[in-house]
Amino acid sequence: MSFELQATLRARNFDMSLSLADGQTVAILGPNGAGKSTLLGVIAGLLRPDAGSARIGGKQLFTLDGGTHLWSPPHLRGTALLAQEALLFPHLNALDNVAFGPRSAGASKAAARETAQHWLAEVDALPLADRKPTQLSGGQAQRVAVARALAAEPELLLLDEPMAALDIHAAPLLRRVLKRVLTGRKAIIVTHDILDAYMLADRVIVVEKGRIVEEGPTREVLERPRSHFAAGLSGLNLVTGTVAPEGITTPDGRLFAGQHDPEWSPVPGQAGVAAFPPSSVSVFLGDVHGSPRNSFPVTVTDLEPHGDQIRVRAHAGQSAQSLSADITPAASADLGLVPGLEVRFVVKSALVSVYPA
Ligand SMILES: Nc1ncnc2c1ncn2[C@@H]1O[C@H](COP(=O)(O)OP(=O)(O)OP(=O)(O)O)[C@@H](O)[C@H]1O
Repeated sequence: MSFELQATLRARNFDMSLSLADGQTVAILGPNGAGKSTLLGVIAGLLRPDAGSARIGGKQLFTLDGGTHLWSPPHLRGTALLAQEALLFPHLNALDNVAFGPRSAGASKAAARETAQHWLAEVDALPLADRKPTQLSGGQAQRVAVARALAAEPELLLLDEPMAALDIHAAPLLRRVLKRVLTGRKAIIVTHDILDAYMLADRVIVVEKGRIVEEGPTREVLERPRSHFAAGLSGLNLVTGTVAPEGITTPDGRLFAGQHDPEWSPVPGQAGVAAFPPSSVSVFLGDVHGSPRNSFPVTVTDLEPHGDQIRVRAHAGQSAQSLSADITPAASADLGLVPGLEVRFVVKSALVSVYPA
């Protein structure tokens, strides 16, 4: 049973359409305020859009178009929402927290407890069954919350940054648990972490300003990003423009040379992007003679350690596009780099991938 949604919520400048095939997990990525939580709220029935409709298979979650208005309440939608905080019932132990859903759905006390034990085992939390929420660490509580969500047998699981409130030791364990339980399950996970997208999602949707700006299979979106946001997550520089025979032409008329995808027959004038890693960029103080073509002036905005390198962030041209170069600390010191300094970035065209926007 696939999931389909179209919804508009004017007060939040939100307008999205998306669908999800059976067994598919999709990661929603986007900057703060892009509408990720709004999307989950609309699906879960916590926020009412102005117009639109959503259904899971034959079951209508809401229809707000035309004359027939249907609005199914949250507990009848077949969705379960897992938030950043576990939000367990404080007076119940872990087992009874998980048994609550099946019990409310009419299961006998014994059957509900059996279901709860099954799901606690699935999230590696069976030994925690007797503990009250105050006796659980953040990571343990979140695993119990996952079990509680799954015990309600949702047709669509909604996860709003489930790892965000956990420390770096607890997050990997929860991520492994989620990988196991999300396999073959319809789920939408909001995350800021590219690792979640790679590990958990078949598809990625990038949202900005209440709209979907990019979507596709996880690797395709993250390795060949078309939006600046996805490129930033993947640590790639992105230059946008129109396709030219040897690369792309930027809006200020410069040719940016790169390698076209061999399977792609570009049409000159078509919108295209050039992506390249910061490691392919060299930094020079003055003009570079006999250089490759991808040499342009930039203004350094920021310097920060990046592994054993220095990441030099800079603005290019009037478009104020942000680009990065990774160079050694010694090179950075020799060049005397400081924010505000004008330098040249030189990019090896052999390391620039050009593909359609
Ligand atoms: N309770 C609210 N009332 C009114 N507007 C809101 C409310 N919550 C969010 N918004 C607005 O709706 C838009 C989308 O916000 P939303 O919280 O969905 O973004 P997000 O992508 O989840 O952001 P973040 O990554 O910061 O959680 C933003 O413009 C935000 O200011």
